[in-house]
Amino acid sequence: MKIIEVRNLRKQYPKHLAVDDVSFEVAEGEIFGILGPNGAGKTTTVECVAGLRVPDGGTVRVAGLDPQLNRGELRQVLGMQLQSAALPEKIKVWEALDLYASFYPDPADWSELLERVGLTAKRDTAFKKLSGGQRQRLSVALALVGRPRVAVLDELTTGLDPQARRDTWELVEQVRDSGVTIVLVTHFMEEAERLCDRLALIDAGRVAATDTPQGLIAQVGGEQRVWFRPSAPVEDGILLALPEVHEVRRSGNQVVVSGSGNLAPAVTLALAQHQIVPGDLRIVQATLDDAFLALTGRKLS
Ligand SMILES: Nc1ncnc2c1ncn2[C@@H]1O[C@H](COP(=O)(O)OP(=O)(O)OP(=O)(O)O)[C@@H](O)[C@H]1O
Repeated sequence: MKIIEVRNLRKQYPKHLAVDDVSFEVAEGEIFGILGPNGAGKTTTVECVAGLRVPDGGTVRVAGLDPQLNRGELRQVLGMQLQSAALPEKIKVWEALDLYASFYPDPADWSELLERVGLTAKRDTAFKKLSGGQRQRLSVALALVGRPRVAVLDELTTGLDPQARRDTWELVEQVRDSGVTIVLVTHFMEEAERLCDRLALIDAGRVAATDTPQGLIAQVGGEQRVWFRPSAPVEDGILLALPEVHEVRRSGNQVVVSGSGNLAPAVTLALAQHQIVPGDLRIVQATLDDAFLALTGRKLS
């Protein structure tokens, strides 16, 4: 079932068309990513979805609600984690949760939420004393305190070290597994690839493509490369005869085979049939970065 529908969304700032005809749908229970470089219009798009900005055109529905006309009801359905947590420095973790809980008629038990985001030991700590990762986990808890059906998480892991980023990814998966639909705004390819069930690639206020991460990579050819050092001379023809292989190149004493589908198994099997062992075998897959470049002419990072 669709829980979010965005059709032909448009948002014009005085000197800049930030969102130009954006359409996408989010299914209930998925992690839907909005991936694009800085300034692509991602935050503006989700702010329109959350009713925080008034669009200049198009329609938005969240669980059937119009964010502009049904603001009160929308707040019960959608929880938004803001890009930079706007909390007073001295507020303690429990006070922030208690305050946010007071906005809702039937809030979640915030001590359970604290446990879930791993901040129970920081209950009495002031916001300013939290690490970057702890602040982000608190912001996730605050987005969930109203028991929303949809949580919008904006640039959740920006500024976090790799360990804190991985911990936050696990938390996002746990939230999804608890039944909450997640809209994840990010400019990290790795994050989108690891977490998102489907995603929209956004560039300059437009959706370049929407699909699963693997589907997006496949859309642009899904080119893979297999590198190896053969134990005996290998003729190009052996490899070029395989339907999976598009090209065979040499780089020093290495053979580089480009192709698609089950490329690596096909190549290793053909080599084995000629008693050739592929030494130092490496498989390089196309990434979302490659897909973004092919679709927009620009690199993500
Ligand atoms: N309130 C505003 N007034 C005028 N221009 C704005 C405003 N907010 C954003 N913009 C501009 O609109 C464009 C899209 O901004 P937006 O924040 O939606 O992009 P983004 O993809 O979320 O990027 P980032 O990851 O950097 O936040 C940018 O060029 C930005 O400078």
